[in-house]
Formats: sequence, structure tokens, C-alpha cells
Amino acid sequence: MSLQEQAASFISTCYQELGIDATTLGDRLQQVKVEIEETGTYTHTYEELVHGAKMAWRNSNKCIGRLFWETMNVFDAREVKEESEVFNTLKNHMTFATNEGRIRPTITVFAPEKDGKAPVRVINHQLARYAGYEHPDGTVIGDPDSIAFTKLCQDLGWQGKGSAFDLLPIVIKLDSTLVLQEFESDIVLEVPFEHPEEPSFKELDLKWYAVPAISDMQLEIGGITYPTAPFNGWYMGTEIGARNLADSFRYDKLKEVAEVFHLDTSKTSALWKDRALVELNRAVLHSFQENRVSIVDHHTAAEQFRKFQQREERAEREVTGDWTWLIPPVSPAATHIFHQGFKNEEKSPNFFYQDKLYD
Ligand code: HEM
Ligand SMILES: N/C(=N/c1cccc(CO[C@@H]2CCNC2)c1)c1cccs1
Repeated sequence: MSLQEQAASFISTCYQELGIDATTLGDRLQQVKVEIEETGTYTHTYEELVHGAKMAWRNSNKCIGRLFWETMNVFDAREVKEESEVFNTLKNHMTFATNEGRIRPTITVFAPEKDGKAPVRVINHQLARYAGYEHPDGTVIGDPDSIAFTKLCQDLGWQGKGSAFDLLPIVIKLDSTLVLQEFESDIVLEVPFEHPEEPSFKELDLKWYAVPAISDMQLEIGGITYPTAPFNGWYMGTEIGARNLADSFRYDKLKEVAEVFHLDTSKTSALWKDRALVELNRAVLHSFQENRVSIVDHHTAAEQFRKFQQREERAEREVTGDWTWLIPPVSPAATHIFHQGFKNEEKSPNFFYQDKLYD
């Protein structure tokens, strides 16, 4: 589709969903047509940007959390150009979103691509994430998923403490220069893990950051690409308890958890990994709840997703989805999602992967 057609399709849908009267729509479509003819691109109004970002979340096929798509907070940072302003805007996003634990789903939209180039990029995968250090003997401290990015930060002069949970700095790219800055430690809220019944669990010294904020995907609305549009929600417990801390290629903690519960790890048929997974996930949910930090268990999340499906049905919109991502990694068949199919059709507006600026 041409830019003009993509723009017309988005703006028509947007105005129809917002109940804006048709005469305004006609004027707007004409205005956009002229702007594209004159400049090769067009500028979204604030309300088009806000609704477009919400539609992108609603169209995210891999997301189980879409029930709340209309409640997202949208910050318009399209005029933010200076390095210090970019860092401040990102810190303000994290502070606002964290909200002392009552997490607010939020997106900050920076300037769109111009002549195929991004005015600003955030290099981090997430605004908050832990470093990964690969020692010469092959042992890894911290998050193996962060090894390459940690090396980049070190090349840029960053010194981590070398612990398993060192918060990484923010790295942005402006005018083809990479600049880094640490978040002040009070900006990133973290939750230490304890188990609801087993006091010795805390001796594992596990913790995780409160707010997942994806900062490396691009937002596409009506043919316009926003390369930097960091967005956050809250965690589903299994992301931390069944993947980040459990995967053998991540923090690989299942054996240590099994030992805390004196499980027999000599044969798989004792299902010690499954029992360790349940106890680790119970500890994650319990600890977030004890610290009054938003989190959702995978059963509640599935029920919320069912409600999203019902509401979309009433709005006469087909719910598309990627089944392989929508099913939770713990007890998937205990949710309704497992027992149905989804069309994995890509709608727009949406979020997309883009080139990683480091290897
Ligand atoms: C509010 C709470 C939210 C919850 C509990 C939630 C839950 C999830 C989960 C569990 C995943 C799969 C992640 C993985 O397996 O690594 C996911 C994926 C995704 N979510 Fe949500 N989400 C939430 C909010 C949001 C928001 C606010 C946005 C954007 C505005 C969003 C957009 C996405 C996208 C684009 C993906 C796929 C990412 C990829 O392809 O790598 N979600 N979500
Ligand atoms: N709970 C979340 N979970 C995720 C959502 C999207 C992506 C991810 C992490 O994706 C990584 C890349 C592919 N798998 C891990 C996690 C949210 C992050 C931002 C808003 S909600």
C-alpha cells in the first residue's frame, strides 16, 4: 500500500473508532494528502498518535495482556531532540510507569523516521535489565541474554560491579554517536524474592526489577515508523519464574530451588523440575504482592485475555494472535488459550522488531 493509502486507512479507522464526525475526517484526509504530496510524509495529530499507539497494543498478536489497551498512557516526545532531554524523558517514563509499584502501562513516542533514518534510538532491549559477564573460563555472571550489550557498555566506558544483578545503563544513539547514562538507583524499583512457606528460600538471594519496558521495537502507525517508542506494562509472573530465572540459558536456578525444598533431583520422573518451577513462580508472585508491586499470575492473565476476546467480539473486530506466545510456559493447558486456535494475521498499527545496532 502507498503511504497515502496507509494514512487514509488508519485515519478513517481512527476517526470512526473515536466517533469523530465525517466532515472533519474528509478535511483531514485532504490535508494529509497535500502534506504527503509536498513533503513525502505526514504528521499525526496528538489524538491520532495516542489512539494509534493503543491500536498497536490491541493488534499485538503475541500479547496476552491486551484487555487494558485503551487505558495506556501516551507521552508525545516527538520534539525531544537534545541528548540530556532524551535521558530525562526516559527517566520520567520509568518514574511515572513505576508509580511506587502501582504500575501504569505507558508508552513514550520519540520522533519518527525521516528519510529512512532514526533521529534517536535506544539501544537497550529493555529500559531496566541486568548485565551479563562472560569470564575467560566460560563461566557467566548475571543474565546471559545481556552479554553482548554489556560488552558494548564496557566498550563505552561503563564499569559494572560484576554482580549477578547489576542494572545496565541506558545507551542511546544520536547523530550516529552512542551515549550512555546510568539510571539513578532510586528510579528502578526491584523486588527481592522470598517464599510464602519456606524461609530458607531467601538465601538464594534472588530478585528482579519491577517494570518490564521494551525499548528496542518500532511502532508503525498509518505508514509512519516511530523507531523509538519504549513501552511498559507489568509482568506476568511466569516471565520471571519460568523463563528469566529458570531457563538453562538464562539464570538456570531450578536445581538450586529444588535443593531448598530437598527434592530428589536424581531422576526426572520425580518431576523435581516441575515442582521447583511451581515453588519459584509462587515465590515471584508472593514477593511482588508483599511489596505491593503490580504483577499478574498466568491464570488471571488468561481470564483477562478471555474478557478481551469477548469485548473485541462485541466491537466486531477479529482477535488475531500467535498461539505459541499466548500460551503461558507453566500449565498452558490449564488455560482456555491452549484449547483454541488464532489467526496470526499482522494488523496495523503494530510493533515490529528492527535492526539491532550491536551484535
Ligand atoms: C499491562 C500488562 C501486560 C502484560 C501482563 C503483558 C504480557 C505479555 C507477555 C507475557 C508477553 C510475552 C513476552 C515473552 O514471552 O517474552 C507479551 C508480549 C508482548 N506484549 Fe504485552 N503485556 C502487557 C502490556 C503490554 C503493553 C502496554 C504493550 C505495548 C503497548 C504490549 C505489547 C506487547 C508486544 C509487542 C509483545 C510481543 C513482543 C515480542 O514480539 O518480542 N504489552 N506481553
Ligand atoms: N510483561 C511484558 N513482557 C514482555 C513483553 C514484550 C516482550 C518481552 C520480552 O521479549 C523478549 C524478546 C523475545 N522474548 C523475550 C516481555 C511487557 C513488557 C512491556 C510491556 S508489557
